[in-house]
Amino acid sequence: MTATPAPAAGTDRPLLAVEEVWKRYGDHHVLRGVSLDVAPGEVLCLLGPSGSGKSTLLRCVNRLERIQRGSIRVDGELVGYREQDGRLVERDEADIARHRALTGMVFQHFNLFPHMTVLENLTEAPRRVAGMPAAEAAALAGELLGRVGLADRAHAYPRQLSGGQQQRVAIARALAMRPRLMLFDEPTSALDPELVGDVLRVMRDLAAEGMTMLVVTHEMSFARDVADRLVFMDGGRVLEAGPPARMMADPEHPRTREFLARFR
Ligand SMILES: Nc1ncnc2c1ncn2[C@@H]1O[C@H](COP(=O)(O)OP(=O)(O)OP(=O)(O)O)[C@@H](O)[C@H]1O
Repeated sequence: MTATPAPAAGTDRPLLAVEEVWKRYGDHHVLRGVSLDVAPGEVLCLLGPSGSGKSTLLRCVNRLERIQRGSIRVDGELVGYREQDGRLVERDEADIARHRALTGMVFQHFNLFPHMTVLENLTEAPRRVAGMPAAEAAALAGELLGRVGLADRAHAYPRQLSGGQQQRVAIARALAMRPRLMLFDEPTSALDPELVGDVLRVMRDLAAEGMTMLVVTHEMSFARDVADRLVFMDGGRVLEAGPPARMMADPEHPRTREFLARFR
């Protein structure tokens, strides 16, 4: 890890700043010097072939994985580390849990707690991690379930819901921690086609409300219509980034062109 100075508060700094991040599993280098910024309110879609490192990057931003080199900052603050006397010191678990909540993550397979009701899934982290009083957490959960169209399913268990409903609960659960940044890892790829639209609608609403989002998706309609910028990754590197219209019509890198041709 190398320390890079945080920009002064009050400047127009990115909400997410990923700088020269390297990550390997054993001898396999999965991220090879990835840098990208996401501005406040920006929606950025990460595209790339299977195995290019997209999920790993999201997992590093959410601190589910450690990085070997580089830095990741959310709102200027180092993810997983803090600076002390000019050195980087690893955060403790409680600190990491609080930090993780700043970057709400939505997984491909929902990852709800199966033994908890929808309401309990939503109130668990606000109560346990943020120390929110039970009544306040329940009121917040009710409001969020209304936003994702599931106000009447608060007492259901995940297994009683469709995949699309479970994914909307997962989004509401991430929002319950009032994240600064939402990370979506192929949120619709495990869903039956008829359920995809409801989840994308919730994501479109979030984008329209100004939520900053980093989205791994193969939903090209979302990438084209909602994203402010596309980033193409291959072999653990960012090969190209730009506005969706330009990237889709006229990709600069041959690998981007080859990848996007599949969706024509
Ligand atoms: N925990 C792990 N241990 C070892 N290797 C891993 C681990 N997680 C991911 N990898 C490897 O890292 C590489 C990148 O995986 P990653 O899931 O980040 O790619 P991806 O671009 O998200 O692909 P996909 O679209 O298939 O999800 C792959 O070769 C994968 O096998």
